[in-house]
Amino acid sequence: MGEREMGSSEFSWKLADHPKLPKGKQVAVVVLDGWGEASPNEYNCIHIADTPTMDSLKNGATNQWRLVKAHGKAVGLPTDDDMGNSEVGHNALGAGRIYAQGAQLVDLALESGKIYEGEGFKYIQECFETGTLHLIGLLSDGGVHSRLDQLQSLLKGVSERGVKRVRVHILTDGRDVLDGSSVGFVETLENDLAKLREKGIDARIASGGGRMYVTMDRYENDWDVVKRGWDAQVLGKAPHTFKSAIEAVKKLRAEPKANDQYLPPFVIIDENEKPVGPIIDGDAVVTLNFRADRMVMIAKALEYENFDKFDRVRYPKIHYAGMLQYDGELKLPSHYLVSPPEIERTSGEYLVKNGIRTFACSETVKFGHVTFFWNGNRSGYFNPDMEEYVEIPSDSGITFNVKPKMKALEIAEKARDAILSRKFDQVRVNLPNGDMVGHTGDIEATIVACKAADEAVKMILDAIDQVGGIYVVTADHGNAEDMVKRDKSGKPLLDKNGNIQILTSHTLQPVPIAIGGPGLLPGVSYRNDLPNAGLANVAATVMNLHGFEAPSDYEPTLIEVVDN
Ligand SMILES: O=C(O)[C@H](O)COP(=O)(O)O
Ligand SMILES: [Mn+2]
Ligand SMILES: [Mn+2]
Repeated sequence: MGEREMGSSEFSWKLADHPKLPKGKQVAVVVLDGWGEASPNEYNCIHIADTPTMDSLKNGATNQWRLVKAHGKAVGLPTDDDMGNSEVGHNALGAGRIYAQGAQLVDLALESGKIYEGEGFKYIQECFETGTLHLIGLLSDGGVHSRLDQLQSLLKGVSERGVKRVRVHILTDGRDVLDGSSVGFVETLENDLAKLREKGIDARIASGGGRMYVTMDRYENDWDVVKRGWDAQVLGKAPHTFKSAIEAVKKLRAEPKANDQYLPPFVIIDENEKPVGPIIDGDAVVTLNFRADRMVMIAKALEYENFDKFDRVRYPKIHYAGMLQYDGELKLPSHYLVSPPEIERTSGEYLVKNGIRTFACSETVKFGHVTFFWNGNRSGYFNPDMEEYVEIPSDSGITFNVKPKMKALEIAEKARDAILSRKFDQVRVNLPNGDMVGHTGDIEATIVACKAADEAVKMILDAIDQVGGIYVVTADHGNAEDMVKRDKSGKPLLDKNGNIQILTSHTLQPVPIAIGGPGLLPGVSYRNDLPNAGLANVAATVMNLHGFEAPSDYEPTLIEVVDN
């Protein structure tokens, strides 16, 4: 009944007091990014790494450590074959409920055809007669930011609704899918486009590049990434030109150390050496990704008349729509094909409105995860007098296997200082190492990364010890705990040269959640009636630890208080 006053149907932000748990304890909430639980073996970097702090939590009180689901339907993804990811993981952690997420909302809109009835589609359709439709997005079946089958379905849909000319600007993946898979995805897309051409539609791939080097930066870490994409997609300029995208991807991948994530930008040219598809006045543009974080920057470049992040050289008058609206607070972009999940009444907002002073911190590459995603894809503070969000600048222009410790120590120091200052009731951090280094596929570096994250956890737990507080240590999805692609029986898969296939992506594994600290009332333990609990059960748990009952529509708390 927390959200409603007794005897009144008026909505109220006031949370009911927890009948047993006290208020006033400082709570540290630590999210280890990409830290799942898997059987111990040589590809489990968390197991191999020296992680005494996390080991002691696991081997401590059995009723204060457990696993929760972090993938598939438990976090609002279409199927249980979908690995977890930061967006859906942090949404679930912060919102305390399971929302059908972007991937699924787009599926439903395409299946029902509703996508073609919305305002966003009508807006881009206005350009079909005389302009070109440009589709920009991540080309893979990873299902984290986008999905190839959704692009295929959209291509079919627009071809039946009057499109004359289509240009696809591809971003190769290798991060949510195996490195090297880009070639197959480009071949599939080329086949589809050839079929459209048979139907009289002028459809081609116009440009491309690797997702981590072209277009898909996030949280303004490095605008050069977006500029490289702009130059290729809009201006038709890139250091490499090719006659076909298959040739482009194959040749660029043949360079030493090349990989899908970091392919340089390229432009496809015609027999007169002219780019086949720059974006010009009168064209329509759709950014295909449903996930927000890596689309916000390009959306700003495409949408904002006034823009000073880089020199756009030419700013075409286009009709631009996102697959989804990426930022509800900024209303960015203003046109979109599918409405995003309406994540409201998040735990962060409730807690702030109930007097919980909140501190959140990570480094740039994950800063929006503990703020924007945690708060239901909402940027900014709920109440700036009650909250402080600190961003530690990430290294930019490097792959994180080069500096696997990243800013873990600096994040932990900020959290420690925030705890010891006693100015905050909740201190929340994301430690990126397991995930960001795990994505590089570099096993040695990922081991170093996991150790660094463990040391950061220790520093935060020590501070909680000093102030008599409570800790909650969990993760958003798996990554570093399994670095090899496996067959159905779990055996590592080999490539044609007999080498193991490195897994750069997330996993389907559950994640740990540990609670404890001197402020935790004796008698608090995990319930045993929620064996299938997931990340969405964490919000109610944290609210309880702050001394509140969670709203009645939240997923149930993981804990109970057993009277001794
Ligand atoms: O965007 C990325 O880096 C990956 O696709 C997913 O990683 P994340 O969900 O941990 O951010
Ligand atoms: Mn993550
Ligand atoms: Mn990740």
